[in-house]
Amino acid sequence: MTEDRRTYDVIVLGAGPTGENVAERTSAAGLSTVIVERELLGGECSYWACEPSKALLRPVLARADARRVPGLRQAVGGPLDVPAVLAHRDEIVFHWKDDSQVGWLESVSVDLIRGHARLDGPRKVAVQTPDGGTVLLTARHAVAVCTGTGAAVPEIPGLDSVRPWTSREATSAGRVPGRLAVVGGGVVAVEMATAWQALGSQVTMLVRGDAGLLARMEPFAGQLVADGLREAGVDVRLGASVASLAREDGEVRITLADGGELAADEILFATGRASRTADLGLETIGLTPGDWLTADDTCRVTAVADGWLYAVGDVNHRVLLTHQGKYQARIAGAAIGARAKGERADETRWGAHAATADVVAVPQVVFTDPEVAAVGLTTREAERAGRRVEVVDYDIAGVAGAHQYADGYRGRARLLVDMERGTVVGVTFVGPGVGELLYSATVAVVSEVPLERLWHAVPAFPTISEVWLRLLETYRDRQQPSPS
Ligand SMILES: Cc1cc2nc3c(=O)[nH]c(=O)nc-3n(C[C@H](O)[C@H](O)[C@H](O)COP(=O)(O)OP(=O)(O)OC[C@H]3O[C@@H](n4cnc5c(N)ncnc54)[C@H](O)[C@@H]3O)c2cc1C
Ligand SMILES: NC(=O)c1ccc[n+]([C@@H]2O[C@H](COP(=O)([O-])OP(=O)(O)OC[C@H]3O[C@@H](n4cnc5c(N)ncnc54)[C@H](O)[C@@H]3O)[C@@H](O)[C@H]2O)c1
Repeated sequence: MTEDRRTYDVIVLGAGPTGENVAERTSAAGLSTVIVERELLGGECSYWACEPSKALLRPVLARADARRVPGLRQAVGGPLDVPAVLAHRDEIVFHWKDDSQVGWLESVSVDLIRGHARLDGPRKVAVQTPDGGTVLLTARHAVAVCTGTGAAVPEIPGLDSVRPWTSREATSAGRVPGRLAVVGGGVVAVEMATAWQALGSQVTMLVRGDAGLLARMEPFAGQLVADGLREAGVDVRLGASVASLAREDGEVRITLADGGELAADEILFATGRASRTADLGLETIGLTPGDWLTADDTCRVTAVADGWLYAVGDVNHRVLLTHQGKYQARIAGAAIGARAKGERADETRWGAHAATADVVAVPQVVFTDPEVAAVGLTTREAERAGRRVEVVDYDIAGVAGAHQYADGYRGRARLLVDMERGTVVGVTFVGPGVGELLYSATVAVVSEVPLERLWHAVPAFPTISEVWLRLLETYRDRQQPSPS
């Protein structure tokens, strides 16, 4: 078979949400761009992560909300229509086909090569195509690695014999296991426990250590989510570590470190992510296969000379979220475009080519019942960073909009105010329907609006967003105690 050699201005490795956006931006900057993808255009997010997981969760959360509305509760008392939920999930992921993405890529003038890409020395990439051929690519300006992550599963005796679920099976399964054990207490674990319990599994969560659920967020978030999961029937076991596994008589037998035992039909490992760099030819440019690719604020890989290598999205380990990967992609694409023209990139804080929000204002919604929505610093992070902050808490149930939203609404909000600057540096909301409040908090943190000005941002009555007003009042009253 003959070798195919091609030269482009920019080569993008991986067509997940991040790679697609880098390619679209460099193409828009007038640079010839090719993207290499070994599976499906759209990446993990579209087919085995964000999209299918939210398709499974939407009916669960809508039903939970409806059950809290007097007059509607009785109408939604029954079980979910599981075949309809799974069929809708399949539609959302386009039945694991990427035809529509192929058309989009053509419309933004980006070439596509299907196959496994490996770096082959500076600015060079070798693609092994499905027909056994090789395409050798050379980049005039930049190579952007956007290869994302795969599930990280710990080595446990007997693991292979049980054929564990990872996030891929948890989001694509076509039948509901009778009993599902979920290992981990992070975002994937709580979301998938919420979904599968409502779809009919008896879920048991096995969470190691004593940090509880969602350990990177404000502690009350994990506590309220644990309460919600338990009320839904999930057996949440904290301080439970898996010691060994075996599949016997069709079921998974789990032995815990404390000697306890349990059985399940499937076991899901939701124990974090590993970078997809093990088979990427990193050794040909002096880097170590399997490592995360550390990048600066323009997403340029700091360890590589001459500035031709970029790492964008999950693979740089800055923030493992789709919207943040796409944000980085817009910035990296613009930086590549500017540098290709011989211009200096604007790397100043909040500059056009600096992913400043990655370290100041990362928004995240956890789609559980209750939802969690957070941006900026947590109290613990502020303490660790030596920031002087005032912590303002409010019970969302006290807001008129919450009464309208749900009978017996339960939720909590926390505002972190920077005492030196009088600005908001962190917000966490927990409660039904709070996900849609998060953009307001993100704007407040990113724009560094002084609290005095926030008083003029009037929340509409009667919405849950009136919690902003209550938080400001609580803060004000604490600063100006009423005369005794
Ligand atoms: C269950 C689950 C739910 C999630 N839900 C959310 C959510 O609700 N919101 C959110 O913001 N984030 C969510 N995330 C995180 C989100 O999925 C990731 O942050 C996002 O997919 C990262 O995008 P990416 O483009 O960097 O990588 P990926 O989406 O992983 O895409 C990388 C692409 O590169 C390709 N590739 C890899 N190696 C090669 C190679 N050598 N050659 C060619 N191609 C290659 C892969 O096939 C893949 O298509 C979730 C994650 C999981 C696991
Ligand atoms: N709605 C969303 O925004 C959303 C949804 C799902 C995933 N994600 C992203 O995907 C990424 C991956 O999520 P995740 O939940 O897999 O990772 P995570 O890092 O959030 O949580 C991993 C969990 O597994 C536990 N764990 C790790 N190693 C373990 C071991 N050896 N034994 C037992 N427990 C172990 C950790 O203590 C933690 O509880 C996250 O960074 C998250 O931001 C986002």
